[in-house]
Amino acid sequence: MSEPRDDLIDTLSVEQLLQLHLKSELPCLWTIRDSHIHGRGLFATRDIEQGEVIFRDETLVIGPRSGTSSDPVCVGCLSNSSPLSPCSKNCALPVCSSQCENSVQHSWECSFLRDHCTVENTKDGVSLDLVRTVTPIRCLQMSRLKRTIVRALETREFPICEVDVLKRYLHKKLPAEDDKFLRLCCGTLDTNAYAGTGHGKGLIFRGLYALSAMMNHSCTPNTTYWFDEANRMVVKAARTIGKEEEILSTYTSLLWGTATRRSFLSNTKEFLCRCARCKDPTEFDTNLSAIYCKTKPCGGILLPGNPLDIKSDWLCSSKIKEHKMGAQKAFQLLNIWSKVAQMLTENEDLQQIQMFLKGIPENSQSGIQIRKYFVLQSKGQITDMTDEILLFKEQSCYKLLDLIKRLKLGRNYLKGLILQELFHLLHEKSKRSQVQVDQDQVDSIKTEFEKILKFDVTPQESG
Ligand SMILES: C[S@@+](CC[C@H](N)C(=O)[O-])C[C@H]1O[C@@H](n2cnc3c(N)ncnc32)[C@H](O)[C@@H]1O
Repeated sequence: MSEPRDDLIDTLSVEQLLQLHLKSELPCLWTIRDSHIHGRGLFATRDIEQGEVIFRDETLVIGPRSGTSSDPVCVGCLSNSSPLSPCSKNCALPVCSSQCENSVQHSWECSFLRDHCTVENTKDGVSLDLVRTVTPIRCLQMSRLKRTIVRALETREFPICEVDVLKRYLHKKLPAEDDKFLRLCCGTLDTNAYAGTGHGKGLIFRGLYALSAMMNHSCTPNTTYWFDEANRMVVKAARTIGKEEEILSTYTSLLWGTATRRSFLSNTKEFLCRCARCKDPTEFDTNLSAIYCKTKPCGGILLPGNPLDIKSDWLCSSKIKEHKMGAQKAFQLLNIWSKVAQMLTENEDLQQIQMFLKGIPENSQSGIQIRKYFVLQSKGQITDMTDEILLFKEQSCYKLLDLIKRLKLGRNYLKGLILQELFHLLHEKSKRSQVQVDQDQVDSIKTEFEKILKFDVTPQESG
């Protein structure tokens, strides 16, 4: 379908622009309206069943992530699974093959950077600074329709703008109009982009998705999303969504405690969530943020007195007034635990992990962080795992599933991944111990994870 005339584009509403951009063959289940949460939001035009695909979103732009901490990816295929080398045309960006080097995706920015920048003293011929600027630079290639959509999205200025990073390398001034549009794109990406990983191919990217950018955030979202083979964002209903209900997404990890989620949102998106989960110190009785009260002989747990007030004291479940901790100290403790958990997962030393878990409350987020790692990312094949690790992994699956249920996350994508792992490990367990597993349970696990992980929409042929 060709784009409409420029003068027509200017007369369209945001909703019309998005429909034009998506060219979707799916029935339109959404509309854009004012939200009581913030600005505009996406609303259901009819009841949407749990598991139903609500929309499949096309990228406005896609490229490497902007963070300095992530490992570089190939700028062509956005994967880190093959060894990278600098582009032979000396643009100082990493690629994994000549195919990626000569891809349409990379060729434009390659000549842009060679034409505008001087890059010296790079590490191994690659400039990590310039990698960060690639996604915004790609916005300069946008069509009139895409530029109009970008201008219609919410944007804010963040302290670090990739244009300023780019400027350190420029020997040629950018036209004022490009400079202005690039700055707008940086703010729009920071406000709206989703970070993606995908397809078991080591893909790590940042994509700006036009319709998804209309979804406000909730820490118990009613949707879940994944990226299909063409990097389109598939958004499904995690729970039943009633007609007129707001369609909500999440911008954080759902298994973090409230303090961590809120500080992440405040630092990266510059807003503070006030959803029902954030308001409840126990987070629906999960006690994800809990710390043991060390006032002897108490044995209670400490939780934030008012989770919406970052400075409020943490109070003890014993209700003894003197048993409390200042917020700053509680945050420090959670941070230390999180770092220890990270270290322990890297070493995969089960004995040390078990000791650590004994010292923190049952569902504490650092323990959950370790369990999630063991379920989804632990090194090696399931068949090579010791019985102890297999058992720990199984227990962790049940713990995480229980948490997801209590947090009311519905048919969340993470739940699908955990069930899939549980299915494989029950199979392995039955092989090892020659113990008959409950076949009905295994079958129902399989049915459930296949339902969640299956894409009801077959990706369209491109072109
Ligand atoms: C992707 S946009 C969402 C759509 C936006 N409401 C609009 O009108 O275009 C993200 C921005 O919406 C706002 N926002 C989203 N969820 C929020 C929430 N739960 N509480 C407060 N602000 C929120 C924040 O300003 C955030 O930077």
